[in-house]
Order: sequence, then C-alpha cells, then structure tokens
Amino acid sequence: MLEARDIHLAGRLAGVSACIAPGQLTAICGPNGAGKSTLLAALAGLVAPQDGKVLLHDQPLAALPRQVRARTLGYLPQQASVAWDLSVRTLVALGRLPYASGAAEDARAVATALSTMMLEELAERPVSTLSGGELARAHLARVLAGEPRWILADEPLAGLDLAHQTSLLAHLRDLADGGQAVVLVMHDLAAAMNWADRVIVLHCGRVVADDAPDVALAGDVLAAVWQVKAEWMGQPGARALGLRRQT
Ligand SMILES: Nc1ncnc2c1ncn2[C@@H]1O[C@H](COP(=O)(O)OP(=O)(O)OP(=O)(O)O)[C@@H](O)[C@H]1O
Repeated sequence: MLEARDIHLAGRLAGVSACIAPGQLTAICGPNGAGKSTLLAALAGLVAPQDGKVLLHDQPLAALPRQVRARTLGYLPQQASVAWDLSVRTLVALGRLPYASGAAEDARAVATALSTMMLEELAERPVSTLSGGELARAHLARVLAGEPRWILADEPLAGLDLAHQTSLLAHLRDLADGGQAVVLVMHDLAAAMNWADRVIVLHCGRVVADDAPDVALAGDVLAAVWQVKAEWMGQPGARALGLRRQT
C-alpha cells in the first residue's frame, strides 16, 4: 500500500490522507489548483510534506534508498521536459537508469515501451522534431520502460488524440488488472468515470470524495466542487457527461 497520511503543505495540501492499492487504477480529479499535482509528487516522494507522512508498505518513503524508490515508483510530471535533443529511443532508455540488468534486458524493456506507446517508427527521431502528443507518448514510454510497480502519471492524456488516449487507458487498465498500481491525475471526468476503479476528488487542498467513480463523481459532487450542473448519461463503462447550460 502507498499511503499519504494526513499530509500538509502550506497553501497546497491541508491534511490529505489517501491509500493507493496495487491492482487498481486510481484517478485523482479536482479543479485547477486543487492540489492534485502536489499530492501525486508527494506520493512519488518528490515533495516533502511539512506535516504528515508518506508510507510505502508502512515504511516512510523518504527512508527508502533512492535507487529502490526509482525502480519502484514511476513518475510522469505534468510538464516533462528534455534538456538535450535525444532520440526517442535514448529518452525512453533513460527509464532503465535505476537498473543494472544488462543490455539485453534493457533493450527488451525499451522495445516493449516503444511498442506500447506506438512509437517504433519514431524511435530514431530527435525529440525536438516530435509533435506535442508524440512527445507526451515518449515521456510516458520512458516511465513504462522502468516497469515500475507503482505508476504515478500527471495528466498523461493531455495532448493525446482520442485513439492514443483510448489505447493508453486500455494499457494502463491492463497493468492495473495485472497487479500494478496506476494513479492518474485527470481532468477528463468521463475517462475517470469509465476507466478508474476509484476516484479521489480534491478541492482546495482537501479530499472531498474518495470512492467508486459513480459515487465520487456524482452530480452533487460536480456541483459542489466544479460548480457545474451536469448529469451522467449512457451505460456503465461508456458514460458521458451532459453539461447543462448555466442560465
Ligand atoms: N512550488 C509551489 N510553491 C508554492 N505554491 C505552489 C507550488 N506549486 C503549486 N503551488 C500552488 O499549490 C496549489 C496546488 O497546486 P497543484 O499544482 O497541486 O494543483 P493542481 O490541482 O494540480 O492544479 P492544475 O489542475 O491546475 O494542474 C495551487 O494554488 C498552486 O498555485
């Protein structure tokens, strides 16, 4: 279990507790500035709370050796950047840095990640020549190449077209079904409703809902948190959000 226990960070998180379980796809949703990215970074051990704890299997995350943490937790930041004009393959191979598993094993993991993100044809291209969505897929492939047990991704769907969004969600869903933990910060509430096992809703640095998607994203929560009048339409697994015009 990966757990945030009553974590505080001035102006960002005001006593947030959340348990992330393996074998689940967890969505973190909320309006702009609600604290989603801060919570995700804290769960990845990259932001230290001023108060409270982040625990992995009941051990403080901060006490884990960096290399073990890097192998265990795969983190995709909201605005990933690349300092050098690497090829896509080299960028993805950076995901293998925490390992010393040998060239063949690294090459296999990189090839799998490139294939999963449908990047094989772009593998030798410099990243400076990629479109925004292609670059987003390359960054995610870097995380997947590390084969982390816990995947923490901040808005991985941003910039992806519908086909790539759907195939990425299906892949992450498969990883969760296979026992990995997948945590996604998402603004697309319909995607969260249709793909997540569980949704944590943050508002003003607090958890206001933490439940199955149809409960956590019920109409009254949407009204209270997002200030929208909306209702869910369609069948489970294919829900769409109908927004009513505000008058
Ligand atoms: N490094 C920082 N120092 C101080 N305040 C910060 C810092 N980063 C974020 N904040 C503030 O903390 C609050 C939460 O930010 P955070 O990025 O976690 O929100 P978010 O829910 O991910 O938002 P968005 O949907 O816009 O990406 C915001 O008010 C933001 O301005």
